[in-house]
Amino acid sequence: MSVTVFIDGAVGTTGIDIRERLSGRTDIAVVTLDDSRRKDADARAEALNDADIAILCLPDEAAREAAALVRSGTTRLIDASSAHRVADGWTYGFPELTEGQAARIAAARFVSNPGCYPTAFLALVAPLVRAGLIPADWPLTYNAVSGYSGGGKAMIAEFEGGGVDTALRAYALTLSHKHLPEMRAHAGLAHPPVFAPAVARLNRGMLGEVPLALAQLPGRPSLAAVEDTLAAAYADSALISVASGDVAAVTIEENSGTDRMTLRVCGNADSGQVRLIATLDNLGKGAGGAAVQNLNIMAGLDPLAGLIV
Ligand SMILES: NC(=O)C1=CN([C@@H]2O[C@H](COP(=O)(O)OP(=O)(O)OC[C@H]3O[C@@H](n4cnc5c(N)ncnc54)[C@H](OP(=O)(O)O)[C@@H]3O)[C@@H](O)[C@H]2O)C=CC1
Ligand SMILES: CC(=O)N[C@@H](CCC(=O)OP(=O)(O)O)C(=O)O
Repeated sequence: MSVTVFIDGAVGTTGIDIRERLSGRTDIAVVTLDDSRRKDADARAEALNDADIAILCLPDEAAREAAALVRSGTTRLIDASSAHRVADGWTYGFPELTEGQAARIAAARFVSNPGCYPTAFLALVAPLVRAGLIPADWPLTYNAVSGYSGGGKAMIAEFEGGGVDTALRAYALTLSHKHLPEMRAHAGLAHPPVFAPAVARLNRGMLGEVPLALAQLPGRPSLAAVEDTLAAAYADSALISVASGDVAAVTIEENSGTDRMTLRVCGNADSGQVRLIATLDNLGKGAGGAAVQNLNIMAGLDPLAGLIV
């Protein structure tokens, strides 16, 4: 018997991506609403309540609205928006983040998909905080560059419509980006990082980095200790890997078009300065790939079904 999955927001960037990923799967029956009904609250309520699992690919406000429309005691939700990432009653959909998280996702009714930027930050930082290498109150900086599809339909139209004459645009300059609460909470930090995002003139791809002065950290951990801690944290993961940091360069396109994320500890063992670097696709492990991974886990299917490993 197949699992009925309603995609709310199926013609947006993430919705289209997830629909394409699920097309052709015989274990999943996808439901979407046609153009005349896709924003109709009654039609959405019916589809939401009839579904085994609904994936919300909507702006935050519409995602909150969708969650409130669920009256059935059985419909389960995966929310791709940032509406519920630190909300009570919701499970954070990052199966590799801590031991037991995949089992918690499997048992959950309401799962919040991580943000694309937090996915890279948390993968790099959470295991180091957990291991005591970074104190919870350490002031961290997170620099990241995203492809413009990260801004959804509107930003794609902006960059592809000829109206943008720049290669790289720094933004979120008031330092109040909506991803700060989830980065702080799920990394186990006392304070959010100083987050410096930028959007580049490429469709999909992401490179996030956390610079760290190891020699100034309380236990003065070595570069090798940091790398070993990350490698141990993701030893069992098919999607997240730790590659050698002994490379001349890392590119933003490294994992574009895949659901992989690659972590590296680059730096200077003598000076104790490192750059923790993660690459992923903002629409892969950063959105649609992560949603399908969570869907597989919640439905008790092969966790990697349909993913680009
Ligand atoms: N793009 C990315 O890389 C990532 C996106 N996300 C999150 O996923 C969510 C979707 O993002 P994205 O796909 O990029 O955004 P888009 O703007 O591309 O798509 C959003 C879709 O939601 C539709 N919509 C808006 N309001 C309603 C409503 N009330 N009822 C039904 N449909 C509605 C829009 O309709 P219309 O077409 O008419 O505008 C649009 O099709 C967002 O919360 C985003 O933050 C998360 C991680 C990464
Ligand atoms: C380039 C760009 O604008 N990116 C978006 C984040 C995309 C994303 O991750 O969406 P969620 O907020 O649902 O996580 C931004 O910075 O707001």
